[in-house]
Amino acid sequence: MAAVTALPVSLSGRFKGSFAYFTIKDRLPQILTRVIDTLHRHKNEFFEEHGEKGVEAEKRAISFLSKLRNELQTDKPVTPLEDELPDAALWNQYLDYQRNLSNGNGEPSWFQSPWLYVECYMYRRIHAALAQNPPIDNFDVFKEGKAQNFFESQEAVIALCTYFQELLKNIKDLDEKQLQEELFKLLQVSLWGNKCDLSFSAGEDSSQKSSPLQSLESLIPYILVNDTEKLWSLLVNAKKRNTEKSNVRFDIILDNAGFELVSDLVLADFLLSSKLADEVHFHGKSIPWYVSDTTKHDFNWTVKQLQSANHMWMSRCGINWEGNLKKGVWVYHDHMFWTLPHDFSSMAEVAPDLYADLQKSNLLLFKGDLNYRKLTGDRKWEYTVPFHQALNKFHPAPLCSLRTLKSDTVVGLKPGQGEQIQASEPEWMVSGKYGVVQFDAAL
Ligand SMILES: O=P(O)(O)OC[C@@]1(O)O[C@H](CO)[C@@H](O)[C@@H]1O
Ligand SMILES: [Mn+2]
Repeated sequence: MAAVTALPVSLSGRFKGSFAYFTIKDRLPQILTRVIDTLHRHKNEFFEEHGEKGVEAEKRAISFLSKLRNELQTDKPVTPLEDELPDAALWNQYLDYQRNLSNGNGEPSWFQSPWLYVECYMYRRIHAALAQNPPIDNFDVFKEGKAQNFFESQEAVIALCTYFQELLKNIKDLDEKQLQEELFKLLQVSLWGNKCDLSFSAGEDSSQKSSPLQSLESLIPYILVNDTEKLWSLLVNAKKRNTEKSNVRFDIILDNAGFELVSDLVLADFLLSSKLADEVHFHGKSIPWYVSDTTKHDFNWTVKQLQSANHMWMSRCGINWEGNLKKGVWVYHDHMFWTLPHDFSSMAEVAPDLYADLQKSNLLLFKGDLNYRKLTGDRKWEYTVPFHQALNKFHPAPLCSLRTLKSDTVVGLKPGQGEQIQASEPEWMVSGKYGVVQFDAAL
């Protein structure tokens, strides 16, 4: 094998006092407890729908999850998956890979292994708890929370849809400068929309309450890396080069359902309506993931909710979006790779079909913190390491991360920038208060 430049160590619960440590110690067990409570609360519903079989399945799922919580809290070795779901073999190979990495230093375990691995593994086991237990195998334990987050953000959704429909009225008359300003605004709404995730708050309310457009100006200083100008140049050039035959394709690797998803859909609509792009491809999760991540069901549900809303501009948005999906100018995809523990530098090898599909895009937009962790390998990078280097050869197409900082890794900062904020705000990397719009031009 060719010499590999050494990568920094992975974030892990073995670093006592780190954010990873507190997440594994406190937040993950809390999330498991909530999942168990949710199943308890639905007992009657399972009985009504499936009779005794439903209740038996619920009991089995709960005991599986309690065992999981116990394994986590007592730092037990990570065990191979025993289900027969299509990705089980890949997970078990990954466990072998972790065993090799630990080089005789004990079995991979909750606090000793990379945080990214064990956290993803927990969500995969939650999925197994349900998927292995028909007739409740299609139950999404996070569905209620996602719906609640959506409803609690109602006012912000109305404000955004109203703003956007007004914008559409004269979008044809906007000059380049004005289009650019509008794109920047909607990118920022989508960036700050990433504050609304539910795994960060361990399922507590995290909806968008205030108008998403009003505070943008005052939030600009909190964007630590702001490559929006580069995005603009890329889109404008792609449009200029665009011939009848080659469509400009934009991909959004989605993160959370609720307000964040609506903000992503508005951005996608803007790209088509302004003719900056001809098609938008969305990538969601194929199983419930990190509490609030978007599945196909959440995606369709959200479009339907807007469509049937009792508000003219909200429903106008929903109707247009349904139309975009029908016409095929919006395409929803899911792929099991997004819910594997691998970081993106191994996508070309583990999921070559997905990598090849992403290569067809003019621009990939990665939403959220977990995607950032997977882009950069969830490692202890120096803050000033170039983003391109941290991507570690993951360059399917030009890409951009829109992410609020909710875990202690960030790259591409100016010398001294991180240290300066650290001095006055020790929580700056995990508070969700700061964000990045970070671009990489590929190859
Ligand atoms: O990807 P998202 O939704 O922006 O954030 C996911 C997240 O809340 O989950 C992890 C905490 O357990 C952190 O990496 C991150 O803060
Ligand atoms: Mn998420």
